[in-house]
Amino acid sequence: MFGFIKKSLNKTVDAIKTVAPKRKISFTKDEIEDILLEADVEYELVEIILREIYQDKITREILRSKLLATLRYAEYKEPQYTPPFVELIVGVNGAGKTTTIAKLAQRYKNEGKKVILGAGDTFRAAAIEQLTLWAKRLDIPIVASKQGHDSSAVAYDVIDSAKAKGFDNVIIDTAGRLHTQTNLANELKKINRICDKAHAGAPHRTILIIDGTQGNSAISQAKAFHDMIGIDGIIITKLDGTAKGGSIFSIAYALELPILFVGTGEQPENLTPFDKYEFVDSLLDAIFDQEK
Ligand SMILES: Nc1nc2c(ncn2[C@@H]2O[C@H](COP(=O)(O)OP(=O)(O)OP(=O)(O)O)[C@@H](O)[C@H]2O)c(=O)[nH]1
Repeated sequence: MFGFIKKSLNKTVDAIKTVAPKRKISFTKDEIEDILLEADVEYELVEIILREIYQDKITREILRSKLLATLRYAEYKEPQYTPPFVELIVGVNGAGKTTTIAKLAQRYKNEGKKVILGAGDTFRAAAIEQLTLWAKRLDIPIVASKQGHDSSAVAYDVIDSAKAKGFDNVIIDTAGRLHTQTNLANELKKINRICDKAHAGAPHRTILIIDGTQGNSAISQAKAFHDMIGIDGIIITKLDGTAKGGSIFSIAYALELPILFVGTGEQPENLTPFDKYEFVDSLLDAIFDQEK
């Protein structure tokens, strides 16, 4: 597993190199400010980090503790639950929801779990088709209805079926967009209610998928989803395709939510658990020279 996060930060490291081409033992505050901004850490958070540093020369250890502190919410604790474990996947269209559902399903399957999918984005025919294709490819059952049908009915049916057949994991897709934001909020709330009705305590985890290439601009959108239904954790997709890896700090800090996984490629196996130490150390390795 080790090394996937580091590899997927290549573009972010390249961006850092444009302002800090040479690794050094220490940097001034101005230099660190440039580096963090270049990696797409949000300006306000950069100010907060620097405000709390009193030394003129910032060493790796100093910056490391500050960066890790911004990720203090990044750890996830699994709730108590009665199987099946039901997950609701939310996020705007194009964020990588479908691919990420496939990756999660593959991951659970590899762990020996029985997985079933629910095609809950009934707003778009393409969403149902794509998820169905992935289900076939991964040899995983799926509950799907026709476009325009009630998405909460899909949620109910897939949970009901999972309970009857002894499945371990249920992963439910949801719409990323409806005619209005209020419609979307109402639909997501309804799915939430129906999940609980089908299986008390469900959904056990609501995951927001964020397109990593959007960087900080995803924060306000993420807050809107959090306000709508309450998010338990985040998956950042396409980390390998972006120079904005530093936005993970601002996203985790602003939303006070755990980062569960990061997407590190297009294949089903390219989903890596977020390890905040590997993440921070990979960035620091690109900035700092070893102390002699
Ligand atoms: N490089 C890379 N590409 C990814 C990753 N995750 C998703 N993608 C690609 O991003 C594109 C969009 O992903 P989809 O899953 O189809 O998008 P979408 O989110 O399904 O759209 P919705 O279902 O509407 O949310 C696809 O080409 C995926 O292969 C990732 O971690 N790395």
